[in-house]
Amino acid sequence: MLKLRKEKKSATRSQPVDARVGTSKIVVQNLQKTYQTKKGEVVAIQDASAEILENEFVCIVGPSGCGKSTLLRILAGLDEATGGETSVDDQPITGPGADRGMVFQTYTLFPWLTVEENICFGLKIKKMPKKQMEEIVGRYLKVIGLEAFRKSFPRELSGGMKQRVAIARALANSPKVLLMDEPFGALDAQTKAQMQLLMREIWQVEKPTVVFITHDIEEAVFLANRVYVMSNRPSRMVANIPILLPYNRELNLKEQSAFLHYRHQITGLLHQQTPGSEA
Ligand SMILES: Nc1ncnc2c1ncn2[C@@H]1O[C@H](COP(=O)(O)OP(=O)(O)OP(=O)(O)O)[C@@H](O)[C@H]1O
Repeated sequence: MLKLRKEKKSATRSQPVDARVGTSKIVVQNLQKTYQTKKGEVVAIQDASAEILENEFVCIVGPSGCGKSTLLRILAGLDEATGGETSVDDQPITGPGADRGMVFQTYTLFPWLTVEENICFGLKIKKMPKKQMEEIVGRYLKVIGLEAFRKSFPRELSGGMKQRVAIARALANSPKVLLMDEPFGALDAQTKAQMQLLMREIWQVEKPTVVFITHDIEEAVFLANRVYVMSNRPSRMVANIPILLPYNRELNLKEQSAFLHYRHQITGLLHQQTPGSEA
């Protein structure tokens, strides 16, 4: 599965981490989102601001219901903010765009298409020449380690395999930004750890700007260059923590003291969030 590791390891082994390199890719300024419901208004996000740099891997954690998915949907252009501003490359977000790929927690593959047809779905829509399309699909099947399953249908795959295909489908379109909403939330612990490793490696090679939502603090610290912590609803960002851990990450990093330090720091920040608090 992890074919990328061997190819890239020597090139990146001694690279240091720099959580703030490059220019702003995504800017969220005083974002506000209020839903109108039968029971009245629900202020999902009160005032959230964030700046995500080009090629950064940013994770967003926060208490359940604090508006993480809402924020991601607004960045994807699937939902509209009720206040504030959001932009990608200085262009206001006004709707979905090919520059942003999405991966959700629930499996969103087309059940009637094979693995390779799912991966090249977006490329077909773009009318990409067949040869180029085959090259891209072949490359991503290799990256996700599912070459032997190219003709399989989603129903024949495990949850982890389906998520690997969903990630490959998103990456095949070469999005500059990858928006991921708890993509490994439904996986068992072992598959989840393998997916984290794969995701980090894919990022090191492809370098998309990633915004990754998760409940799992350990996952956030393992994957990210920076972690944003959101408060309880009505929410805002309460912390923005650069994760200065090695560039190449192995699973045993999770047991090391620097890793545990970040984990405890973020856990502490989340525990400070009492229901209804704006702290
Ligand atoms: N379409 C909607 N209509 C009304 N309220 C909504 C809608 N979508 C979300 N909400 C409310 O907005 C708040 C934030 O929801 P959201 O799903 O963004 O939170 P979350 O942080 O992603 O939660 P979780 O971690 O549990 O997935 C919640 O109170 C939710 O009930």
